[in-house]
Amino acid sequence: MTVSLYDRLGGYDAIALFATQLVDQAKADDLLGRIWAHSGEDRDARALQMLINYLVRETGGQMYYTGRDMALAHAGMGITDVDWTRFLEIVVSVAGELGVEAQEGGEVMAFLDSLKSDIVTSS
Ligand code: HEM
Repeated sequence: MTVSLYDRLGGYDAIALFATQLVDQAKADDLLGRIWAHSGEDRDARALQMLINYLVRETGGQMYYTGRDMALAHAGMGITDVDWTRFLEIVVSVAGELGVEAQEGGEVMAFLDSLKSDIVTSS
């Protein structure tokens, strides 16, 4: 039987920790921080939970995602190619800190890459 990426990453808690650290670092980043400059705590808390739920669902966990699709969720944010590269650097760094294995890390990166054209809308 094939073990889902969700299970191989360590399940809900591991994905929640990954998402929390990723968003914390992106918000604190000199380049990316501008995107969150004027959003409030509750908005950010909701968006983080949506990110966790989305990643759980997409990796094969038991979750009903109630958020928006990636194009709608990020429309108008002005996310550029340079932002995307920086965001993925943070993904790699957090995955490394959390001890994500090369196989699973590669699958996560391939999945994120498939979303790029929906999220990067500015040049
Ligand atoms: C592969 C990468 C990404 C994934 C999987 C992802 C996923 C998500 C999800 C699931 C949501 C919640 C949607 C909803 O509220 O209905 C969201 C919201 C958000 N994302 Fe992303 N995102 C990605 C990349 C980025 C990048 C690169 C940035 C900025 C540099 C970003 C900034 C935001 C912000 C600010 C929100 C909150 C929107 C709001 O408050 O309504 N995201 N993202």
